[in-house]
Amino acid sequence: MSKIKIAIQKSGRLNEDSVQILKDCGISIDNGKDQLKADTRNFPMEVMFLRNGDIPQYLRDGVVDIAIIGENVLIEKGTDLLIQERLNFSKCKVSLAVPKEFEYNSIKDLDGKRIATSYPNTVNEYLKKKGITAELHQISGSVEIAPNIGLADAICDIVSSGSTLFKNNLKEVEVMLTSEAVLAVSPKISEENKEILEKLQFRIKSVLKARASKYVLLNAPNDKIENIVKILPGMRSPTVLPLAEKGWSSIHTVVEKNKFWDILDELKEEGAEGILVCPIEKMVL
Ligand SMILES: Nc1ncnc2c1ncn2[C@@H]1O[C@H](COP(=O)(O)OP(=O)(O)OP(=O)(O)O)[C@@H](O)[C@H]1O
Ligand SMILES: O=P(O)(O)OC[C@H]1O[C@H](OP(=O)(O)OP(=O)(O)O)[C@H](O)[C@@H]1O
Ligand SMILES: [Mg+2]
Repeated sequence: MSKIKIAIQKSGRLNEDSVQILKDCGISIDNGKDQLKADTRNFPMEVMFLRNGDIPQYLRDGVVDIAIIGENVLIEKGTDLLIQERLNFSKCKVSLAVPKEFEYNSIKDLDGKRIATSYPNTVNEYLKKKGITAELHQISGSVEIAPNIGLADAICDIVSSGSTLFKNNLKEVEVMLTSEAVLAVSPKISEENKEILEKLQFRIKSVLKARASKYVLLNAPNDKIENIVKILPGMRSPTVLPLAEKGWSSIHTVVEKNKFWDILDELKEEGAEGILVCPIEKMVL
């Protein structure tokens, strides 16, 4: 039977969450320490542990069928590759930054300047659109140090919390793109492996939906049920079950995780009591 080959990052920012999402899909990886290729249990899949930056070429060549990769890397060197699913982790920006004392008004202030980056194609594309030319210095890491050692006037790198910029006396001046981990696909994937991909994608969607939702249970007096149901944005309509105590019911529903705190006060005002919020493991709609 055919196996789908997936590439995930060997070590770094994406590794742990990539292994976790596969695990949440019921796929556990049989690997020993430092093993670069591993089989999986319960799913026809082989896992390759690779450098994130090398993955676009492996996808293009069909060495792997699919990969979990930072969208920013695809934008830099894999615009020809297809994104199958956005995975909602490793969210970051790719931004231009300059020293704090640089009087920055617009992108024109970077005309003719030196920019250090690990993302030359992304920067060139952006500058071209803005009609600016700059001298690029390509370095593969610790980019934020470049202005402090006289290597560049500005940098382009990944920004998440902004703390690396802050610690290196830099300020973000342009957000060129936003990124998250994505599932990308090789143009050379076989029909057989496409079917396996469909099964995997179905599982991933259920995991992502569950991660974004909470199961809410609460008790309410029967005369308040109608008002409370109006507040709850459930999957279809909430489940209402009678409690042993006369005149009271238990209401169960699924709520989007980031909406729960907004409706909590309204629920309490309507007389909801004993509110429980539980995680959901999988959600199949
Ligand atoms: N601070 C951050 N916050 C959130 N996501 C990040 C952050 N830094 C990097 N990422 C995301 O994780 C990806 C991998 O980053 P990481 O620094 O681990 O590896 P890398 O050095 O870019 O790649 P390689 O695996 O080729 O060594 C990046 O391409 C980006 O999508
Ligand atoms: O805005 P922040 O939250 O500070 O995150 C941004 C930093 O994180 C990444 O570096 P990483 O720690 O992955 O080190 P690296 O340069 O070795 O890749 C990125 O290259 C930035 O330097
Ligand atoms: Mg990094």
